[in-house]
Amino acid sequence: MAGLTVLEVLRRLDSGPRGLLETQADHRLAHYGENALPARRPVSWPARFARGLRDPFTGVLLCLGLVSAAVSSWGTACVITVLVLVSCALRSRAEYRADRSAAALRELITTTATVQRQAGPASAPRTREIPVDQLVPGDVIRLTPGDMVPADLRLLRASSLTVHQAALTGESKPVTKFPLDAPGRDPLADAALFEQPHLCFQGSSVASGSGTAVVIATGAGTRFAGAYGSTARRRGESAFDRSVNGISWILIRFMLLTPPLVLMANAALRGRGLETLPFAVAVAVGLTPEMLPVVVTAVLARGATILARRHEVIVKRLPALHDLGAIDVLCTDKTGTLTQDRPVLHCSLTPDGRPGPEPLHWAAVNSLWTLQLADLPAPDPLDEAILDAAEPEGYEYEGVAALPFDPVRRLAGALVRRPGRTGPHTLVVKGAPEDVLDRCTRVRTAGHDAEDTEIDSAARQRLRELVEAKAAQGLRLLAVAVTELPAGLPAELPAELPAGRGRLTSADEHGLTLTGFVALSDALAPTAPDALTALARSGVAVKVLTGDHPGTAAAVCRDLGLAIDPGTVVTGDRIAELSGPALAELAARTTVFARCTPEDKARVVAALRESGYTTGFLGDGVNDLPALQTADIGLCPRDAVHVTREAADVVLAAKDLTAIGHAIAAGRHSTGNIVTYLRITLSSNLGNVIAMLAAGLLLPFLPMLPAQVLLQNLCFDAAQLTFALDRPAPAALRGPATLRPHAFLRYITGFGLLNATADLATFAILTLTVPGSGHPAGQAAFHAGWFTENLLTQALVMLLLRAGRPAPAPICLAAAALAAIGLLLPLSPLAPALGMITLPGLYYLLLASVLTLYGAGLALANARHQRRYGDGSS
Ligand SMILES: Nc1ncnc2c1ncn2[C@@H]1O[C@H](COP(=O)(O)OP(=O)(O)OP(=O)(O)O)[C@@H](O)[C@H]1O
Repeated sequence: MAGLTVLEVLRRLDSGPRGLLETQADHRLAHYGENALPARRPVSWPARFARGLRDPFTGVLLCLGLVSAAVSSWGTACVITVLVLVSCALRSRAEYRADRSAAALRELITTTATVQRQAGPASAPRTREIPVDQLVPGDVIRLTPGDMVPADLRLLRASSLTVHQAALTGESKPVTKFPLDAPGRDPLADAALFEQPHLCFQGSSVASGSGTAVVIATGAGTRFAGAYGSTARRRGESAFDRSVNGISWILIRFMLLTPPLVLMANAALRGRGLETLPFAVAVAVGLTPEMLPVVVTAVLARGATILARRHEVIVKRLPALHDLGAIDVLCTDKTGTLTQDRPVLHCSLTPDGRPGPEPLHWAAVNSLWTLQLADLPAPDPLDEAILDAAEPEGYEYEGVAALPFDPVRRLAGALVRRPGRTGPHTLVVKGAPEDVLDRCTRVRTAGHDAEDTEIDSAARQRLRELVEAKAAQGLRLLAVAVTELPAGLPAELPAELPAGRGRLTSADEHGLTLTGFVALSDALAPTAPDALTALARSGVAVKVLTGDHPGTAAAVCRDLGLAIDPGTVVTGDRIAELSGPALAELAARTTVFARCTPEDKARVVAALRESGYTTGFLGDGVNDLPALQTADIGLCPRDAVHVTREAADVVLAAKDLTAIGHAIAAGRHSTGNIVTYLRITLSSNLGNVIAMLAAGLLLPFLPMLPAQVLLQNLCFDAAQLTFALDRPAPAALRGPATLRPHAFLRYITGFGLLNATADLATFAILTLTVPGSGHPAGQAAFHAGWFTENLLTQALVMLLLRAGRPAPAPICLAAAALAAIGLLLPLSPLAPALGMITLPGLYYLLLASVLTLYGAGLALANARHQRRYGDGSS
């Protein structure tokens, strides 16, 4: 449809400029389905199950199963298959529940689109907000800054519309879009599809300006869905992915190395051949933390649900909860997060710093007409404050064209004329004082004998000093300037023509006359000072990245209690000059960045990430989008603009900064639980593997039958599911929590060796108490003895290898169940089938002493580790 005229497009879509009838829209929704990306559609159970099979641990288990089947070790192969099926089923269930609760949370923050529809053929079109998934082809929608482009669109009207298409083209700068009636005859029609000026695509978002468009494709029919299929957009590896993948790959290497090592050692020292293979495979399986994905999903889903219920914080992507716990730098914008973004007019000042009405008068004319001329007026709090304070000034003028505010230019322009009068039009520009002053050549003196004079360098310096002085009081200052433009130049030309074709453009904003300033004050967010103090106490450095004046930013930060020296505020110009390590170094040592463009904010965040910080970004405006997407974790308040809410990983339901502290604590809590689970599982598994290897070499028979190894593994796996309900040590909540693969390795090796020592001591007492290991009965008793000891040591590890707090009831119960199985199974009627027999009483007596010593050793070593490293993570 790219080459058709607007009329042809509307006709093909059986729509019109007034929009669809409600009944038409209902039929289309039934026909085309919801406007949702394939990735957002519910996943079927078979697909979910198959996804579980793609996990690397499952892959390794399946390989080991195949090896067992190849050497006809059917028992081992069957147990491995059961293990894989159980872990996939549990994982599918955990993911299903997690997805369901994440979807329920997302429901709370549905993105909407402004659609124009008619109740009946004779009724007037009505504009209303509907969830984006209800849009259908043919719908006429309105676009405003901060909106997601909700489907593929053909523009009908536009006013200075620019869109971010980074997700589609990788281009970070916004591109201009405008309607073309007959694109086939326009030279711009040769541009690549995404560059076509008259088309907007799902996956992009409105940076500035406004527009009206007709939906040409929805859901799976959009270009975005076509290009990205069922995979969601990713911002690269998150802190969570990095740590879990790091640990997984270390383990996988171990697992792959184990069977050949066992085979070689047995062949070299015991002269055994391939008959050891099932045992070697079982040892490798024993090392696998099959339940890792299940426990991780369950822990994160539980954390996210509790966070939403207690603190109204919505985590849209589960791994984001871990990343929240790992945040060590939180960057935030100022307006709307640290301040309330409900500015009120403080004063209207003439260029000589005295109160005077003229600047407010022109500011109000500008605000009114930039809003009125937008396709969908999106009131900006600054404009609202100006209009609230002024008389209805703008109505004595008629708006001709507007250049809406955009955060890169930091200016807004409105071209107005007096109705019924001929003569030149007036261009009224308001914006950041530095940017307006750069475009001013004259200044208007106040009073009855007001006249315009050239600005010389001394006057320019005085104006700058005035701005600095007001900013230092924490006021937000806008400069207001005017100029006359000949009528007929841009006025009668359609505003949607691209730059350079005669419409009002930013190039017209020059040679201005400064009329003065309006100063606005914005109160601090009430919870911000306490929230910032709490964040600092919990080891999170806060950095402020704002588009506002350095003086205003510094004053606000001081009022909030952030320790900064006014000279250390870095501005966007400085950021733009630097790159690589120099920028990283500046970003690390600076607390406040002012006059930042959206791109500057993103570059600071990227530099911090490159220096190894786990960086969160909290923002609410369209100017925060690039930074939000660059950060490890994007946060926004619930009333942020659509696109920001859509891009954020975490949405704070209430505009209360203390919620961030709770969210970070919940992230640390979840990570703490995952860390405890991994420590206990891996050190215990490693201990068993070392002991099995040593015993395999020392004994003339296999220390445990493959089926026994796997059964013990299954019991331990089931018990570990209770770690989702754990409570980490308070120390784990005091600082950023991360999973550090190498620190882990050290930890599990130490405790694994301790575990192996207990196992080897058990071998010694078994050799003493169970004679006749040369015949099957002796071997069965040996196997039973070790099985019992293994489950008892695992129960002990679950209770003792913890950081500080006593284990909660479910973990205690699971440990008790493990101990009961370990003690009772060899005595039960099932024992012979599993190759075990009853043990002599003396063994239990000696085992009790080994376990007491092991428990004491474990508690001592754990306490020493706590003293040394303090935290509950690794
Ligand atoms: N509606 C507007 N009209 C004219 N100028 C504006 C308008 N809104 C903001 N400005 C000017 O542009 C500057 C940058 O605005 P921007 O929205 O990027 O950041 P901010 O709202 O000041 O701060 P933050 O980045 O903390 O949200 C403002 O400091 C102000 O001087």
